Amino acid sequence: MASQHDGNTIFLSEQEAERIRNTVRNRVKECSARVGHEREPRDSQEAIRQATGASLLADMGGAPDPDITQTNGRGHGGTLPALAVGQPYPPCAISVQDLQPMKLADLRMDTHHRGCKLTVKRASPVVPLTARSWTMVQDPDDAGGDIERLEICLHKSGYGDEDVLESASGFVIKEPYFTLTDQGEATIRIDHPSDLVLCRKDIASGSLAEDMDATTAEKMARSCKDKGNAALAKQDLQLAHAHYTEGLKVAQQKVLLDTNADLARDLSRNRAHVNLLLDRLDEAKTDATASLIGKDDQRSKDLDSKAFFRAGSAAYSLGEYQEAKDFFDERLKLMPDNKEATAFLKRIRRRLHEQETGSHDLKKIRAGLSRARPRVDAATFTRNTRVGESTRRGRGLFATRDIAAGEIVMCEKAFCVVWGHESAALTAMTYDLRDDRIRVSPVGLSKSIVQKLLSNPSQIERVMDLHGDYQGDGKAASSTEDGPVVDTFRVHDIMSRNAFGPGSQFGEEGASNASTGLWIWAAYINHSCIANAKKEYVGDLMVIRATQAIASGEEIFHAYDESSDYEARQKALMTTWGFECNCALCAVEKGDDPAVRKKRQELADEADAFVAREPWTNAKRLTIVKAQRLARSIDDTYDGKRYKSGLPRLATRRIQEWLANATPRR
Ligand SMILES: C[S@@+](CC[C@H](N)C(=O)[O-])C[C@H]1O[C@@H](n2cnc3c(N)ncnc32)[C@H](O)[C@@H]1O
Repeated sequence: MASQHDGNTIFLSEQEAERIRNTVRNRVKECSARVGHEREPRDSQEAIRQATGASLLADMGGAPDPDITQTNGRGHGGTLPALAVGQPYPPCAISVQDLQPMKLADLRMDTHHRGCKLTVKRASPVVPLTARSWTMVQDPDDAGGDIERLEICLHKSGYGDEDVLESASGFVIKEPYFTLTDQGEATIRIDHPSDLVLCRKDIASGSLAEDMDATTAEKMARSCKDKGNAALAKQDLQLAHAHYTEGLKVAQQKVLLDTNADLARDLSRNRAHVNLLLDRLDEAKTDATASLIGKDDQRSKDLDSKAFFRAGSAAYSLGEYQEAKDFFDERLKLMPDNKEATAFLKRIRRRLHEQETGSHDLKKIRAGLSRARPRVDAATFTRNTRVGESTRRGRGLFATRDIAAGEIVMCEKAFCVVWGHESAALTAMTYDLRDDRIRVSPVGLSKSIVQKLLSNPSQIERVMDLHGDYQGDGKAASSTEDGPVVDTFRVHDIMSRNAFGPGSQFGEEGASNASTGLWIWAAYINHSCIANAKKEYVGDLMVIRATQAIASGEEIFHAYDESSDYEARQKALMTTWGFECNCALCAVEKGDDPAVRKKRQELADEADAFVAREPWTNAKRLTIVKAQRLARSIDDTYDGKRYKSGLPRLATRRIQEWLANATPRR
């Protein structure tokens, strides 16, 4: 992840880094020694007592969190969770009904119980920690008997901030993974949210008896609809969605479709509304279109116009502006005087124009942004570019026409962005077992991406197509009868190699709560230290502008890391992005005498301090002379024969910018 505020570095003492490494390595060692061993039963009363105590402490803000590690750094409070990554395993790709039931007693140590499902009920309060939550669970029919720990890592909350373990009284765990915590305690562990199916007590199962008559079915479906409406009135969106879904299962049975098909339409229309509020846009669109009646009477027209509004709004939020326009055109046909539909169509036309031409009114967009509204209402513009193969760099982005210096190459609204001031922001120190590296990782972004994909499966393929070290099963997207399946390890690796930082546009942030986002199209742009394009951000809109003329067919590059310090730059490119840059500038810089490179960096640091200290407006002549002298000294460290024209002298950049702006005092 490249960030715009590299000054806010987090430091981990060698001791603390070693402690993290040892904890993880010990766990791995212990796990491999116990693979397949029988599980040791727990004392249920003691287990519940322990969980209740820890939960109470957590409520008071004082639960000991074993993940937390001590860090130092500018603009940073001092603690972050430390998480191990790099032992990926795929999520379950089988529907609950096709898995074999098992009991807690059947669990084996450090084993993925493939092909099995475990149905459990919650037996204790939930202990919410920073990066994970845990609780005690029992077999549902075994009151007071066998008990085990269940924890969910990172993806511990679903929609909003509600804890997933808190939101249900029972769970079906698909292909349970029974392992050890870092502290050596046995636990069932959930890494992929799609492996956990929630059973809410307040939802009646909609399974229909074979011989159910239409009257009974209608009564059941109506009751679900009423309960859904009541939950919606109380803003319990998840519950409303669950009731409508149960109602739909009944209403879509042939016996009821033959006698009262309107009930299924009503339930779909209502669920479309809830889906819009839950940002489940795919289903909102499908539900809204499924609810269309298509008759000429006024009531049907009113209902259909509502459905077109819901389908159009979902399409708009998905960035499918042409489809949104089609839906709103239909709405306007049914309600020709509807002012809101006319206004929405105007807005859609503006997006279509932006998408076509890239002529965004950036000034106006910027003016509409605030801390409370940090996301732009703007279309993505990619017409000038295409994805192609880039020699030794995987895929890259190429110009499809000549682009002049200063012109916009592309504009993209973030697929997902987490701002530092939002509750979803979570930074962790991750220790990757694959390359033995500890990194500062914006894990809150991976979590948000996973959530967005689970809510909008139509987007899974686009994200999974991005470059990442771990490929999982290599499939683009999969789902079961229980819903979409998302491999969280794959998303984490994709995020690590493709996320960027839009900077602190909305107030203070440090490295521990840096804003981060994923821009899918821009993620195909490769790095070069001698880039031909530069990125800037307007809220979550990434704007890539040509810094020099780019000919049609040429590859587009921006600099992932702009440090003038050759060693620091190479280290960042290797640690964060996993490659060694061999652009023409790096090739020349690599050949520099290390003593000259060191001297140059010292001067560059001096120049940075000068720039930070001295305002260029109304600068004294003497100050300007000093800046010129500093620029010359840096310049002198570059051997003119080797640094031919065209090769940037990165260390002089900031002081040269200062000089270009400086106006002498009159
Ligand atoms: C944001 S992605 C860029 C698109 C990527 N090349 C692809 O095939 O999807 C970043 C990854 O591209 C590769 N990459 C980018 N710039 C590179 C360069 N200058 N040299 C080698 N690999 C590069 C690295 O693997 C890096 O982790």
